[in-house]
Amino acid sequence: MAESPNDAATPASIVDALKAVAGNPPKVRASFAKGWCVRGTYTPSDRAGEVTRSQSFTGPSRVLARFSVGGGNPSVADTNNLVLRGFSFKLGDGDHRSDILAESAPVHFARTLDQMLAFLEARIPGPDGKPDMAKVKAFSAANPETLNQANYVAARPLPGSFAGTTYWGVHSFPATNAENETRFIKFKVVPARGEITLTEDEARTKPADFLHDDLGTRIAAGNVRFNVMALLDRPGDPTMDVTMRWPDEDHREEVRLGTIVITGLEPDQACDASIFNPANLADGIGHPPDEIFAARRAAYAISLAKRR
Ligand code: HEM
Repeated sequence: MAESPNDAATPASIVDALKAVAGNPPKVRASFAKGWCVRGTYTPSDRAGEVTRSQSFTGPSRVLARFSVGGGNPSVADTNNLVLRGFSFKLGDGDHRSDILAESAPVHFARTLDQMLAFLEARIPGPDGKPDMAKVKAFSAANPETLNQANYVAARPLPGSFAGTTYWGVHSFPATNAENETRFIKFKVVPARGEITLTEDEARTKPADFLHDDLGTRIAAGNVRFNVMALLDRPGDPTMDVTMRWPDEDHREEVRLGTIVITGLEPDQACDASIFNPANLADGIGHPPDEIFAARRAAYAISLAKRR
């Protein structure tokens, strides 16, 4: 962790560290570098307005989205079960557009920006191309909450399809409905046809880029569909700590805001020309109050500038 104010983490130092951990590959995203751009539609449920007055969620719209594999290495194998899957989407129209970025774990790997920088710095490879495992171990021992995300991923089988993976927005988002009532929600994006996973034996037979072909096949068959859920808060939930789930989170009351159907693949350029920016949220969904979220707006813009 930062030892003095002079080495306090900034969005720029985090982006540099994300790149360094991956060996500084040029012209790609600092995180979730490998991915595929798609298009689709969003249809609201008739209950969305109970949770939010955001017209991004209460009205139908087209969707631009990107499925991705975690980390800054654009050549990571889809059979790597230590990295996350990502799903980012833009929905809404006109002045009511929102970007939601979600990943296949319900928690982040750091509670503060300084901790995030230290986590990444401990993993920057040395001259032999490998991180110093003693350093990683020592950091983990002193910061046990930074293992929550990796432990969650390691306890689950390998995702067998982007279309069969559950994704979380991780932060606690303040949602305001038409009655002007505000409460915290968490976004959970659930595949309508259930989870698709692979055993270790099945994974061994798959090529490194199998998720792309799988996605194309499933889109052609018309069954790539997700329910966008809002998990509802209870008094006392830890809304400032992104390394923790809410108590009993898997059994929370939840409201289906709407459904996304992915209808086609798009050229990379349609997603690469700009960013999915977590700060783009139309009135009705506010910015999460934690310090990790606050850093994200700048970090994504810095990453975009670096990959141009
Ligand atoms: C805490 C929950 C987080 C989630 C769910 C999340 C999710 C994602 C996803 C899905 C992408 C891929 C975007 C795309 O497909 O274009 C992404 C990219 C990225 N993330 Fe995050 N992220 C999180 C936290 C952070 C934090 C704290 C930082 C840095 C402070 C960060 C930095 C980045 C950067 C630099 C990119 C590449 C942006 C670009 O070049 O367009 N992320 N993130």
